[in-house]
Amino acid sequence: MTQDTRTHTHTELVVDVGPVAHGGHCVARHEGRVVFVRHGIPGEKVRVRLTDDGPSAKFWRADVVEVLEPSPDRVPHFWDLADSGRSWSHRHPPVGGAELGHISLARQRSLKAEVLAEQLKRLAGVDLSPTRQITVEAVGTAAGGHTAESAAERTGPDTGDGDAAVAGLGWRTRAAFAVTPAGKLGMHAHRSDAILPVREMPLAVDAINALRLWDIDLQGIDRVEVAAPANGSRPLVLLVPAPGTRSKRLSSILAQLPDDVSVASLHPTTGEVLQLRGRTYVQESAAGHDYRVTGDGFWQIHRDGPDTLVGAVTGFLHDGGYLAPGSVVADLYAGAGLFTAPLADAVGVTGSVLSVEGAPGTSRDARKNLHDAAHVEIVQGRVERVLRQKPRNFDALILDPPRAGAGKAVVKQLIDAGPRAIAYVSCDPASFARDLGYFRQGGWGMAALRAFDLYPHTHHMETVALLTPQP
Ligand SMILES: C[S@@+](CC[C@H](N)C(=O)[O-])C[C@H]1O[C@@H](n2cnc3c(N)ncnc32)[C@H](O)[C@@H]1O
Repeated sequence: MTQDTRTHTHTELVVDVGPVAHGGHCVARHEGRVVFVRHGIPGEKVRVRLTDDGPSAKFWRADVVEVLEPSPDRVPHFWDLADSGRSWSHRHPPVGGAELGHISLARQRSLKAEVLAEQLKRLAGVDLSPTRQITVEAVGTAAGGHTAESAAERTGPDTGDGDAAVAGLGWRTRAAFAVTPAGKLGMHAHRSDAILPVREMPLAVDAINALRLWDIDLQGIDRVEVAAPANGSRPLVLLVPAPGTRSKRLSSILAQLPDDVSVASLHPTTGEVLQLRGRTYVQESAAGHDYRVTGDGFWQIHRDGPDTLVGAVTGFLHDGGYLAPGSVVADLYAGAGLFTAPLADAVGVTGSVLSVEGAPGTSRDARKNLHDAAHVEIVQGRVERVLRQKPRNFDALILDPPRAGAGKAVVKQLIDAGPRAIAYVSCDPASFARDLGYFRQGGWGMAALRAFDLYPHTHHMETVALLTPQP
């Protein structure tokens, strides 16, 4: 019999907030036990509410409900629903997705840099501190969909960056919502089944907020996903109906949505994207290329993410002499082909690009997006299988796995494939550091690293590393 150690006594304690840890919380201690505290800043004294405090649990979790000694980097949270103090005063946890909104953007980035450095040291045995400091670079010069004025109002005058244009709002071109039992647009409270009604998504581009999905009766729908391309092209609303929802209900929702928006439904079990109105895909652009991305297919969320990452990856490979006309390269975990298209340009018709994507719908998109490039081979399948079937003498590989990383077996396969260099794109510093450790065991090392704040106000970040065999 297993013992459920997760209980919520909601006891309150006063703690000193210690160092930041991976996952969006800081470490505090109470009577020798570790407490992972969300919504604090290292150095603060805070009152917390225990949210996960089983008596035999190795550690507890807690949310800040009152700040007794604030950090100079604390700012008013821009979003009531995600603000821990205000949420708990209404007796519920905050929604996830803006868990660092109480910290100046500059300090958010320095905390992310600390997390990255710590993960590299602990999991990969790489200590960069003696030679250089890791910086997490700010991305984008505009506040995204929000006007500078509205961004300034939301964050107050001092964001730590001194400029409303980098207030870190309005960058999400993708947003996913739950639906409340009353049929209203909602979001899950953090680590809770409770769904709270939402009337704005400040991190999303204006095109998403302009849909005013909160005014719509969404009864019969389990989830709503919205994609609004940064290039201003037609957004797509993807409805995920609850089992048994009738088509009449979907028609009624369709009638409430603006005419110039595509609407589709996602079959909850088959994952099939069914057209309700307009297209079943959105038209994205990056680095001088256009891409179609179907339904819930993967695309970098930050409006400036695609260009930023293409620039970093091709910059590393080009500057190192691994990417030139005639090069043989592969784009692994390729999605709709974000990196495949610029790689195809760089290697030219005398070179070749192998592009591997696992999800069938997204791979079909990649095939359409690259249909006129004869030197590109699009393969749908798992990276581990395709690498076995298509051995080549690669000059370079791009690796952009999902959050879980590539893993030991794939890293071994990549090393065995014998490329001269690998550009590793990662959205998780822990799985990246773990994989880097495997590369180091195989005689490889990290030649260069950049980190980007592609998820402002959340604890997430994106890294791009250049890996090469060590002499
Ligand atoms: C982080 S996304 C990157 C996509 C693309 N590089 C981009 O930036 O738009 C990871 C992609 O890997 C795909 N994927 C996940 N596991 C895979 C596997 N074992 N083999 C191939 N593709 C996989 C996912 O479907 C997803 O499209």
